[in-house]
Amino acid sequence: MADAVFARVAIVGAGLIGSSIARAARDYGAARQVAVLDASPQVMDRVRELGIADETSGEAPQALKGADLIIICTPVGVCGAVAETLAPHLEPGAILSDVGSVKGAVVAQVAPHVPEGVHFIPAHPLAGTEYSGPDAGFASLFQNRWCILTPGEDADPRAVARLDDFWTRLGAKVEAMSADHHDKVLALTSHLPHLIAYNIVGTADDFGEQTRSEVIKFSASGFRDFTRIAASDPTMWRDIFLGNREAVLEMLGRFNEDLSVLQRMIRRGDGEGLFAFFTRTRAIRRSIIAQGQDTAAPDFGRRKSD
Ligand SMILES: NC(=O)C1=CN([C@@H]2O[C@H](COP(=O)(O)OP(=O)(O)OC[C@H]3O[C@@H](n4cnc5c(N)ncnc54)[C@H](O)[C@@H]3O)[C@@H](O)[C@H]2O)C=CC1
Ligand SMILES: O=C(O)C(=O)Cc1ccc(O)cc1
Repeated sequence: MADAVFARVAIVGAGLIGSSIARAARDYGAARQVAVLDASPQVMDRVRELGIADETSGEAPQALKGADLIIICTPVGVCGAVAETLAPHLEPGAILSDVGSVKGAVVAQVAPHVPEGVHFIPAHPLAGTEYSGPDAGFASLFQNRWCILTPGEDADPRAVARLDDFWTRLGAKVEAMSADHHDKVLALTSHLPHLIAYNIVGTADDFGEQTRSEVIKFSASGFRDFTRIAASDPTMWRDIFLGNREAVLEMLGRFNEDLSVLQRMIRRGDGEGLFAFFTRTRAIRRSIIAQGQDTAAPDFGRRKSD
């Protein structure tokens, strides 16, 4: 196997994403050592039982000693506080990164705490499931998935290239863009779909007992897919919507306008308009498949038990 990209990676927050990185870094030889730090003693116990890390003292000074890559894998709302706690233990030349689903808010929170000589390079792997915690993680999570890096304009290109190598070793396809652009794109492609799923499942839940049980009983694949997304972690998604408020509200405004157009077509019996609209959206799906970007979509994140 090729040389490891990093000597020691320290993962802070060992849930779905952190524990997947820990497993993958070892399985694919991306780091010689893996240290894990989590605020929850239960999570630390579970990490020890699972045997997915070399350093599990649960203390920052030990975990960060000799770490040349530190990745914050907590909900985005606490990234700033976490960075502040880690700061005194970060070694010069180390790369500090994260995996938050929102980038602008993370940069604003974390950047003020990054010591001189430490490279801060935010990242976001576009891979996950509706499950949380260290038991939900798996090494192949990032295979053939995008990982977006959002380095600042003055970031050291060598540090960016090393982080790119790390994610590539984990199986990801890496692309860089500005944090602002990331947040706009993800507001539409990830955050808005989650909001729609939370909303439609909430609407079904507001029906009376009889209708609600029939919704569950007869739930066809469309609604069932929404319930999977709406089962995603409440803390994580609260933080995402509050962290990407502006872009999400902008996309929601556009969405509502387009929905009103569809509503009017239905009210007016405009079959031609509906047909033209659905033909346009079908073409988008087909072009995604033609580009080979639908690698695992049919059962994205599902377990056999689902
Ligand atoms: N779940 C998903 O599908 C994806 C999540 N992300 C991002 O990854 C991050 C983590 O998400 P998950 O792994 O799904 O969450 P998770 O809930 O599975 O894990 C988060 C972990 O952080 C720990 N934690 C919380 N506060 C902490 C603190 N102050 N110090 C140390 N540890 C702390 C928790 O104990 C927990 O073990 C989030 O920022 C999320 O936006 C990114 C891509 C996909
Ligand atoms: O489970 C799903 O369908 C997801 O969309 C997972 C996911 C959640 C959050 C992210 O920032 C990236 C991926």
